[in-house]
Amino acid sequence: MSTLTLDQTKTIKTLNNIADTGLNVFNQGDYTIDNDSENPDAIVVRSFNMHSLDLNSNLKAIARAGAGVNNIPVDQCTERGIAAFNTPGANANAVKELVLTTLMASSRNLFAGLSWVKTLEGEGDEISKQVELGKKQFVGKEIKGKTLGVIGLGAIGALVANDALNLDMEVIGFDPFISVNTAWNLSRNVHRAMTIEQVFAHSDYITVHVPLTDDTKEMFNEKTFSLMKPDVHILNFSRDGLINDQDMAAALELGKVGKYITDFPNDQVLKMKNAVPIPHLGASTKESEENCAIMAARQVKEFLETGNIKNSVNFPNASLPYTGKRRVTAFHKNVPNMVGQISSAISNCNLNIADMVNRSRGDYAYTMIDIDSEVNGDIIPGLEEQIKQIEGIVTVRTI
Ligand SMILES: NC(=O)c1ccc[n+]([C@@H]2O[C@H](COP(=O)([O-])OP(=O)(O)OC[C@H]3O[C@@H](n4cnc5c(N)ncnc54)[C@H](O)[C@@H]3O)[C@@H](O)[C@H]2O)c1
Ligand SMILES: O=C(O)CC[C@@H](O)C(=O)O
Repeated sequence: MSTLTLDQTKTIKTLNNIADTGLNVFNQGDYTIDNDSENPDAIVVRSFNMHSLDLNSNLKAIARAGAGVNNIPVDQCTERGIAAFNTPGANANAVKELVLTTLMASSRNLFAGLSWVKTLEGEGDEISKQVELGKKQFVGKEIKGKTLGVIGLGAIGALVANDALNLDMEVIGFDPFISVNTAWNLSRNVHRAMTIEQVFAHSDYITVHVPLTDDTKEMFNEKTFSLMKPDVHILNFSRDGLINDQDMAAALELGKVGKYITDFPNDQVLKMKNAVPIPHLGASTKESEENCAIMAARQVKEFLETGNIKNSVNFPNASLPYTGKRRVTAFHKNVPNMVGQISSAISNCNLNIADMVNRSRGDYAYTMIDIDSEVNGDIIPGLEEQIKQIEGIVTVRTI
Protein backbone atom coordinates (compact mmCIF):
# COMPACT_ATOMS: atom_id res chain seq x y z
CA MET A 1 0.00 0.00 0.00
CA SER A 2 1.40 3.39 -0.95
CA THR A 3 1.40 5.73 2.00
CA LEU A 4 2.62 8.75 0.11
CA THR A 5 -0.82 10.23 -0.39
CA LEU A 6 -0.56 13.10 2.06
CA ASP A 7 2.61 14.79 0.99
CA GLN A 8 3.85 15.58 -2.45
CA THR A 9 7.15 14.25 -3.74
CA LYS A 10 9.74 14.06 -0.97
CA THR A 11 13.15 15.66 -1.34
CA ILE A 12 16.36 13.95 -0.34
CA LYS A 13 19.61 15.88 -0.11
CA THR A 14 23.04 14.28 0.12
CA LEU A 15 26.05 16.00 1.69
CA ASN A 16 28.66 13.47 0.51
CA ASN A 17 28.97 11.00 -2.33
CA ILE A 18 26.40 8.31 -1.64
CA ALA A 19 26.46 5.10 -3.71
CA ASP A 20 23.85 5.06 -6.48
CA THR A 21 22.60 1.66 -5.34
CA GLY A 22 21.49 3.40 -2.15
CA LEU A 23 19.97 6.44 -3.82
CA ASN A 24 18.03 4.15 -6.17
CA VAL A 25 16.07 2.98 -3.11
CA PHE A 26 14.25 6.33 -3.38
CA ASN A 27 11.98 5.56 -6.30
CA GLN A 28 11.50 8.25 -8.91
CA GLY A 29 8.08 9.85 -8.81
CA ASP A 30 7.82 9.64 -5.03
CA TYR A 31 11.26 11.17 -4.38
CA THR A 32 13.59 13.80 -5.82
CA ILE A 33 17.29 13.76 -5.07
CA ASP A 34 18.22 17.44 -4.96
CA ASN A 35 21.58 18.33 -3.45
CA ASP A 36 20.84 22.05 -3.81
CA SER A 37 17.57 21.86 -1.92
CA GLU A 38 17.24 24.36 0.92
CA ASN A 39 14.37 22.51 2.55
CA PRO A 40 14.73 18.72 2.09
CA ASP A 41 12.64 16.13 3.92
CA ALA A 42 15.76 14.08 4.68
CA ILE A 43 19.53 14.29 4.43
CA VAL A 44 21.88 11.39 3.72
CA VAL A 45 25.45 12.04 4.83
CA ARG A 46 28.80 10.34 5.40
CA SER A 47 31.56 12.32 7.13
CA PHE A 48 30.39 15.88 6.31
CA ASN A 49 30.47 17.95 9.48
CA MET A 50 26.89 19.15 10.03
CA HIS A 51 27.47 20.98 13.31
CA SER A 52 27.55 24.44 11.76
CA LEU A 53 24.61 23.84 9.36
CA ASP A 54 21.16 25.29 10.00
CA LEU A 55 18.70 22.41 10.12
CA ASN A 56 15.87 23.35 7.75
CA SER A 57 12.25 23.55 8.92
CA ASN A 58 10.97 20.63 6.82
CA LEU A 59 13.76 18.23 7.85
CA LYS A 60 12.42 14.97 9.29
CA ALA A 61 15.41 12.64 9.16
CA ILE A 62 19.19 12.52 8.81
CA ALA A 63 20.84 9.24 7.92
CA ARG A 64 24.55 8.65 8.41
CA ALA A 65 25.72 6.11 5.83
CA GLY A 66 28.26 4.79 8.31
CA ALA A 67 28.73 4.20 12.02
CA GLY A 68 30.04 7.32 13.78
CA VAL A 69 27.52 10.14 14.27
CA ASN A 70 29.83 12.72 15.86
CA ASN A 71 29.49 14.83 12.67
CA ILE A 72 25.71 15.15 13.27
CA PRO A 73 24.24 17.55 15.88
CA VAL A 74 22.25 14.72 17.47
CA ASP A 75 21.07 16.67 20.56
CA GLN A 76 19.76 19.48 18.39
CA CYS A 77 18.00 16.91 16.18
CA THR A 78 16.30 15.43 19.23
CA GLU A 79 15.12 18.82 20.47
CA ARG A 80 13.75 19.56 16.98
CA GLY A 81 12.14 16.12 16.54
CA ILE A 82 14.41 15.08 13.67
CA ALA A 83 15.24 11.37 13.63
CA ALA A 84 18.95 10.60 13.18
CA PHE A 85 19.96 7.17 11.89
CA ASN A 86 23.21 5.29 11.32
CA THR A 87 23.99 1.96 9.67
CA PRO A 88 25.41 -0.32 12.37
CA GLY A 89 27.79 -2.96 11.06
CA ALA A 90 27.37 -2.06 7.38
CA ASN A 91 31.03 -1.06 6.98
CA ALA A 92 32.51 -3.26 9.72
CA ASN A 93 34.11 -5.82 7.41
CA ALA A 94 35.83 -3.11 5.37
CA VAL A 95 37.33 -1.56 8.50
CA LYS A 96 38.34 -4.94 9.90
CA GLU A 97 40.23 -5.81 6.72
CA LEU A 98 42.18 -2.54 6.80
CA VAL A 99 42.94 -2.90 10.52
CA LEU A 100 44.43 -6.36 9.97
CA THR A 101 46.23 -5.26 6.79
CA THR A 102 47.91 -2.32 8.51
CA LEU A 103 48.55 -4.27 11.72
CA MET A 104 50.67 -6.73 9.77
CA ALA A 105 52.14 -4.27 7.27
CA SER A 106 53.30 -1.79 9.90
CA SER A 107 54.64 -4.54 12.13
CA ARG A 108 56.89 -5.44 9.18
CA ASN A 109 57.82 -1.78 8.57
CA LEU A 110 56.36 -2.15 5.12
CA PHE A 111 55.27 1.49 4.73
CA ALA A 112 58.67 2.91 5.72
CA GLY A 113 60.38 0.31 3.52
CA LEU A 114 58.23 1.26 0.51
CA SER A 115 59.00 4.96 0.93
CA TRP A 116 62.73 4.24 1.23
CA VAL A 117 62.97 1.94 -1.78
CA LYS A 118 61.37 4.62 -3.99
CA THR A 119 64.34 6.89 -3.15
CA LEU A 120 66.59 4.47 -5.04
CA GLU A 121 64.94 5.31 -8.35
CA GLY A 122 67.55 5.94 -11.06
CA GLU A 123 70.35 4.05 -9.31
CA GLY A 124 70.30 1.26 -11.91
CA ASP A 125 72.48 -1.75 -11.11
CA GLU A 126 73.15 -0.34 -7.64
CA ILE A 127 69.54 -0.86 -6.58
CA SER A 128 69.81 -4.54 -5.65
CA LYS A 129 73.03 -3.88 -3.70
CA GLN A 130 71.43 -0.93 -1.86
CA VAL A 131 68.36 -3.04 -1.11
CA GLU A 132 70.41 -5.78 0.51
CA LEU A 133 72.41 -3.20 2.50
CA GLY A 134 69.46 -1.05 3.48
CA LYS A 135 66.88 -3.66 4.41
CA LYS A 136 68.24 -4.09 7.93
CA GLN A 137 66.64 -0.74 8.85
CA PHE A 138 63.24 -2.33 8.32
CA VAL A 139 63.49 -5.56 10.29
CA GLY A 140 60.02 -6.11 11.74
CA LYS A 141 58.13 -8.18 14.25
CA GLU A 142 55.82 -11.12 13.60
CA ILE A 143 52.37 -10.87 15.13
CA LYS A 144 52.11 -14.61 15.83
CA GLY A 145 52.01 -15.22 19.59
CA LYS A 146 51.79 -11.49 20.41
CA THR A 147 48.88 -9.98 22.31
CA LEU A 148 46.34 -7.74 20.62
CA GLY A 149 44.21 -5.57 22.89
CA VAL A 150 40.81 -4.64 21.45
CA ILE A 151 39.03 -1.73 23.10
CA GLY A 152 35.37 -1.70 22.07
CA LEU A 153 33.86 -5.03 21.01
CA GLY A 154 31.08 -3.77 18.76
CA ALA A 155 30.60 -4.53 15.07
CA ILE A 156 34.24 -3.83 14.11
CA GLY A 157 36.05 -4.77 17.33
CA ALA A 158 34.44 -8.21 17.48
CA LEU A 159 35.39 -9.02 13.87
CA VAL A 160 38.98 -7.88 14.47
CA ALA A 161 39.22 -9.89 17.71
CA ASN A 162 37.95 -13.10 16.13
CA ASP A 163 40.19 -12.85 13.06
CA ALA A 164 43.28 -11.97 15.10
CA LEU A 165 42.84 -15.29 16.93
CA ASN A 166 42.97 -17.00 13.54
CA LEU A 167 46.29 -15.23 12.93
CA ASP A 168 47.63 -16.97 16.06
CA MET A 169 47.53 -13.87 18.23
CA GLU A 170 46.41 -13.78 21.85
CA VAL A 171 43.46 -11.40 22.11
CA ILE A 172 42.30 -9.45 25.14
CA GLY A 173 39.10 -7.43 24.79
CA PHE A 174 37.48 -4.68 26.82
CA ASP A 175 33.93 -3.41 26.45
CA PRO A 176 31.86 -2.67 29.55
CA PHE A 177 28.74 -2.08 27.41
CA ILE A 178 29.03 -5.06 25.06
CA SER A 179 25.72 -5.93 23.39
CA VAL A 180 24.20 -9.39 23.72
CA ASN A 181 24.43 -9.85 19.93
CA THR A 182 28.15 -9.14 19.85
CA ALA A 183 28.80 -11.28 22.89
CA TRP A 184 27.20 -14.21 21.04
CA ASN A 185 29.46 -13.64 18.02
CA LEU A 186 32.68 -13.26 19.96
CA SER A 187 35.01 -16.25 20.20
CA ARG A 188 35.29 -17.67 23.70
CA ASN A 189 39.07 -17.54 23.21
CA VAL A 190 39.06 -13.75 23.48
CA HIS A 191 40.25 -12.98 27.01
CA ARG A 192 37.91 -10.66 28.84
CA ALA A 193 39.56 -7.65 30.47
CA MET A 194 37.64 -6.31 33.45
CA THR A 195 39.40 -2.95 33.23
CA ILE A 196 40.97 -1.00 30.39
CA GLU A 197 44.20 -0.93 32.42
CA GLN A 198 44.46 -4.72 31.94
CA VAL A 199 44.42 -4.18 28.18
CA PHE A 200 47.09 -1.50 28.45
CA ALA A 201 49.31 -3.68 30.65
CA HIS A 202 49.23 -6.84 28.54
CA SER A 203 49.06 -5.76 24.90
CA ASP A 204 51.80 -5.61 22.28
CA TYR A 205 49.30 -4.06 19.86
CA ILE A 206 46.17 -2.10 20.79
CA THR A 207 43.31 -1.35 18.41
CA VAL A 208 40.47 0.95 19.45
CA HIS A 209 36.88 0.65 18.17
CA VAL A 210 34.72 2.91 20.31
CA PRO A 211 32.63 5.96 19.39
CA LEU A 212 34.00 9.41 20.21
CA THR A 213 32.04 10.66 23.22
CA ASP A 214 32.76 12.80 26.28
CA ASP A 215 33.79 9.58 28.05
CA THR A 216 36.18 8.30 25.39
CA LYS A 217 37.72 11.66 24.35
CA GLU A 218 41.53 11.55 24.63
CA MET A 219 41.46 8.11 26.27
CA PHE A 220 45.00 7.74 24.88
CA ASN A 221 47.16 10.22 26.77
CA GLU A 222 50.39 10.52 28.74
CA LYS A 223 48.87 8.73 31.73
CA THR A 224 47.50 5.79 29.77
CA PHE A 225 50.69 5.49 27.67
CA SER A 226 52.62 5.08 30.93
CA LEU A 227 50.55 1.93 31.66
CA MET A 228 51.45 0.28 28.35
CA LYS A 229 54.29 -2.03 27.35
CA PRO A 230 57.24 -0.29 25.70
CA ASP A 231 57.09 -0.24 21.88
CA VAL A 232 53.34 -0.92 21.80
CA HIS A 233 51.70 -0.36 18.40
CA ILE A 234 48.43 1.57 18.51
CA LEU A 235 45.81 1.43 15.76
CA ASN A 236 43.11 4.09 15.62
CA PHE A 237 40.43 3.53 13.02
CA SER A 238 37.78 5.18 15.21
CA ARG A 239 38.23 8.95 15.58
CA ASP A 240 41.07 11.45 16.00
CA GLY A 241 39.58 12.87 19.20
CA LEU A 242 40.33 9.63 21.08
CA ILE A 243 44.02 10.56 21.10
CA ASN A 244 45.86 13.39 22.78
CA ASP A 245 48.13 14.20 19.84
CA GLN A 246 50.75 16.04 21.83
CA ASP A 247 51.15 13.12 24.23
CA MET A 248 51.20 10.67 21.31
CA ALA A 249 53.99 12.64 19.61
CA ALA A 250 56.03 12.54 22.82
CA ALA A 251 55.40 8.81 23.36
CA LEU A 252 56.52 8.07 19.79
CA GLU A 253 59.68 10.17 20.25
CA LEU A 254 60.53 8.22 23.40
CA GLY A 255 59.77 4.87 21.76
CA LYS A 256 57.13 4.25 24.41
CA VAL A 257 54.76 3.84 21.49
CA GLY A 258 56.49 2.07 18.60
CA LYS A 259 53.96 2.84 15.85
CA TYR A 260 50.77 4.87 15.59
CA ILE A 261 48.54 3.75 12.75
CA THR A 262 45.67 6.17 12.25
CA ASP A 263 42.88 6.71 9.75
CA PHE A 264 42.70 10.38 10.83
CA PRO A 265 45.69 12.44 9.69
CA ASN A 266 46.12 16.04 10.81
CA ASP A 267 49.06 18.44 10.87
CA GLN A 268 50.40 17.06 14.11
CA VAL A 269 50.04 13.43 13.04
CA LEU A 270 51.83 14.07 9.76
CA LYS A 271 54.84 15.37 11.71
CA MET A 272 54.94 12.44 14.14
CA LYS A 273 57.83 10.00 14.09
CA ASN A 274 56.66 6.45 13.32
CA ALA A 275 53.08 7.45 12.57
CA VAL A 276 51.32 5.67 9.72
CA PRO A 277 48.68 8.14 8.51
CA ILE A 278 45.95 6.74 6.28
CA PRO A 279 43.50 9.04 4.45
CA HIS A 280 40.33 7.80 6.20
CA LEU A 281 40.08 4.68 4.03
CA GLY A 282 38.57 2.35 6.66
CA ALA A 283 35.13 2.19 5.06
CA SER A 284 36.23 2.99 1.51
CA THR A 285 35.36 -0.15 -0.38
CA LYS A 286 32.68 -0.51 -3.02
CA GLU A 287 30.95 -3.15 -0.93
CA SER A 288 30.89 -1.08 2.24
CA GLU A 289 29.79 2.12 0.51
CA GLU A 290 26.90 0.23 -1.10
CA ASN A 291 25.91 -1.55 2.13
CA CYS A 292 25.87 1.73 4.06
CA ALA A 293 24.01 3.67 1.37
CA ILE A 294 21.33 1.01 0.91
CA MET A 295 20.78 0.60 4.65
CA ALA A 296 20.65 4.37 5.26
CA ALA A 297 18.22 4.93 2.37
CA ARG A 298 15.91 2.07 3.40
CA GLN A 299 15.73 3.33 6.98
CA VAL A 300 14.88 6.88 5.86
CA LYS A 301 12.29 5.66 3.33
CA GLU A 302 10.61 3.46 5.92
CA PHE A 303 10.50 6.34 8.40
CA LEU A 304 9.13 8.87 5.91
CA GLU A 305 6.51 6.49 4.51
CA THR A 306 5.38 4.55 7.58
CA GLY A 307 6.87 6.28 10.62
CA ASN A 308 8.59 3.00 11.60
CA ILE A 309 12.04 3.47 13.12
CA LYS A 310 15.06 1.18 12.90
CA ASN A 311 18.62 2.06 13.93
CA SER A 312 17.94 5.57 15.08
CA VAL A 313 20.54 7.05 17.41
CA ASN A 314 18.10 9.46 19.07
CA PHE A 315 14.55 8.14 18.57
CA PRO A 316 13.40 4.83 20.10
CA ASN A 317 13.08 1.92 17.70
CA ALA A 318 9.39 1.41 16.92
CA SER A 319 7.52 -0.66 14.40
CA LEU A 320 3.82 -1.17 13.70
CA PRO A 321 2.40 -3.01 10.68
CA TYR A 322 0.24 -0.52 8.79
CA THR A 323 -3.32 -1.63 9.59
CA GLY A 324 -5.44 1.53 9.61
CA LYS A 325 -6.49 4.05 7.02
CA ARG A 326 -4.25 6.84 8.31
CA ARG A 327 -1.34 6.90 10.73
CA VAL A 328 -0.52 9.65 13.20
CA THR A 329 3.01 9.77 14.62
CA ALA A 330 4.17 11.99 17.45
CA PHE A 331 7.59 12.54 18.97
CA HIS A 332 7.20 13.94 22.46
CA LYS A 333 8.57 14.30 25.95
CA ASN A 334 8.55 11.09 27.96
CA VAL A 335 6.06 12.30 30.58
CA PRO A 336 2.82 10.75 31.93
CA ASN A 337 -0.45 10.82 30.01
CA MET A 338 0.92 11.75 26.58
CA VAL A 339 -0.72 8.73 24.94
CA GLY A 340 -3.99 9.53 26.75
CA GLN A 341 -3.97 13.11 25.51
CA ILE A 342 -3.09 12.14 21.92
CA SER A 343 -5.88 9.49 21.95
CA SER A 344 -8.34 12.08 23.27
CA ALA A 345 -7.42 14.46 20.44
CA ILE A 346 -8.14 11.63 17.99
CA SER A 347 -11.50 10.81 19.53
CA ASN A 348 -12.36 14.54 19.64
CA CYS A 349 -12.11 14.39 15.85
CA ASN A 350 -14.56 11.46 15.87
CA LEU A 351 -11.96 8.97 14.75
CA ASN A 352 -11.46 5.34 15.83
CA ILE A 353 -8.09 3.88 16.75
CA ALA A 354 -7.11 0.61 15.03
CA ASP A 355 -3.71 0.03 16.62
CA MET A 356 -0.94 1.86 18.38
CA VAL A 357 2.59 1.67 19.73
CA ASN A 358 4.47 3.85 22.20
CA ARG A 359 8.18 3.55 22.85
CA SER A 360 10.45 5.67 25.01
CA ARG A 361 14.13 6.51 24.98
CA GLY A 362 15.45 8.59 27.86
CA ASP A 363 13.63 11.91 28.09
CA TYR A 364 11.67 11.39 24.87
CA ALA A 365 9.09 8.96 23.49
CA TYR A 366 7.45 8.17 20.17
CA THR A 367 3.84 7.23 19.58
CA MET A 368 2.28 5.85 16.39
CA ILE A 369 -1.48 5.48 16.16
CA ASP A 370 -3.35 3.90 13.25
CA ILE A 371 -6.77 5.41 12.65
CA ASP A 372 -9.51 3.07 11.56
CA SER A 373 -12.10 5.61 10.40
CA GLU A 374 -12.76 6.54 6.81
CA VAL A 375 -11.15 9.92 6.21
CA ASN A 376 -12.24 12.14 3.38
CA GLY A 377 -9.32 13.74 1.65
CA ASP A 378 -5.74 13.62 2.67
CA ILE A 379 -5.70 15.80 5.73
CA ILE A 380 -7.67 15.09 8.88
CA PRO A 381 -9.02 18.57 9.69
CA GLY A 382 -7.71 20.00 12.92
CA LEU A 383 -6.07 16.83 14.25
CA GLU A 384 -2.42 17.78 13.90
CA GLU A 385 -3.14 21.24 15.34
CA GLN A 386 -4.88 19.73 18.39
CA ILE A 387 -2.03 17.31 19.05
CA LYS A 388 0.59 20.04 18.62
CA GLN A 389 -1.08 22.01 21.41
CA ILE A 390 -0.42 19.23 23.95
CA GLU A 391 2.44 20.26 26.20
CA GLY A 392 5.50 18.11 25.56
CA ILE A 393 4.77 17.39 21.88
CA VAL A 394 7.81 18.04 19.66
CA THR A 395 6.60 16.94 16.22
CA VAL A 396 3.46 15.39 14.71
CA ARG A 397 2.99 13.81 11.30
CA THR A 398 -0.03 12.32 9.59
CA ILE A 399 0.87 9.64 7.09
N1 LIG B 1 37.66 4.54 9.84
C1 LIG B 1 36.45 4.39 9.37
O1 LIG B 1 36.20 4.56 8.18
C2 LIG B 1 35.36 3.96 10.30
C3 LIG B 1 34.32 3.16 9.82
C4 LIG B 1 33.35 2.72 10.71
C5 LIG B 1 33.38 3.14 12.04
N2 LIG B 1 34.37 3.97 12.45
C6 LIG B 1 34.46 4.40 13.86
O2 LIG B 1 34.56 3.22 14.65
C7 LIG B 1 33.67 3.30 15.75
C8 LIG B 1 33.20 1.90 16.10
O3 LIG B 1 32.42 1.38 15.03
P1 LIG B 1 31.52 0.08 15.23
O4 LIG B 1 30.78 -0.11 13.95
O5 LIG B 1 32.31 -1.04 15.78
O6 LIG B 1 30.51 0.62 16.34
P2 LIG B 1 29.68 -0.22 17.40
O7 LIG B 1 28.66 0.73 17.96
O8 LIG B 1 29.19 -1.49 16.81
O9 LIG B 1 30.74 -0.59 18.54
C9 LIG B 1 31.24 0.34 19.46
C10 LIG B 1 31.52 -0.43 20.73
O10 LIG B 1 32.23 0.41 21.62
C11 LIG B 1 31.80 0.08 22.93
N3 LIG B 1 32.19 1.15 23.84
C12 LIG B 1 31.60 2.37 24.01
N4 LIG B 1 32.29 3.07 24.94
C13 LIG B 1 33.31 2.27 25.35
C14 LIG B 1 34.36 2.45 26.29
N5 LIG B 1 34.49 3.57 27.00
N6 LIG B 1 35.24 1.43 26.47
C15 LIG B 1 35.13 0.28 25.75
N7 LIG B 1 34.14 0.06 24.86
C16 LIG B 1 33.26 1.06 24.66
C17 LIG B 1 30.30 -0.12 22.78
O11 LIG B 1 29.78 -0.88 23.87
C18 LIG B 1 30.23 -0.87 21.47
O12 LIG B 1 30.23 -2.27 21.67
C19 LIG B 1 32.56 4.24 15.25
O13 LIG B 1 31.94 4.91 16.33
C20 LIG B 1 33.27 5.20 14.33
O14 LIG B 1 33.71 6.31 15.06
C21 LIG B 1 35.36 4.38 11.61
O1 LIG C 1 32.04 7.28 5.11
C1 LIG C 1 33.21 7.01 5.29
O2 LIG C 1 34.03 6.86 4.39
C2 LIG C 1 33.75 6.81 6.71
C3 LIG C 1 32.74 6.28 7.66
C4 LIG C 1 33.26 6.03 9.05
O3 LIG C 1 34.05 7.01 9.57
C5 LIG C 1 32.11 5.68 9.98
O4 LIG C 1 32.05 6.19 11.10
O5 LIG C 1 31.29 4.85 9.57
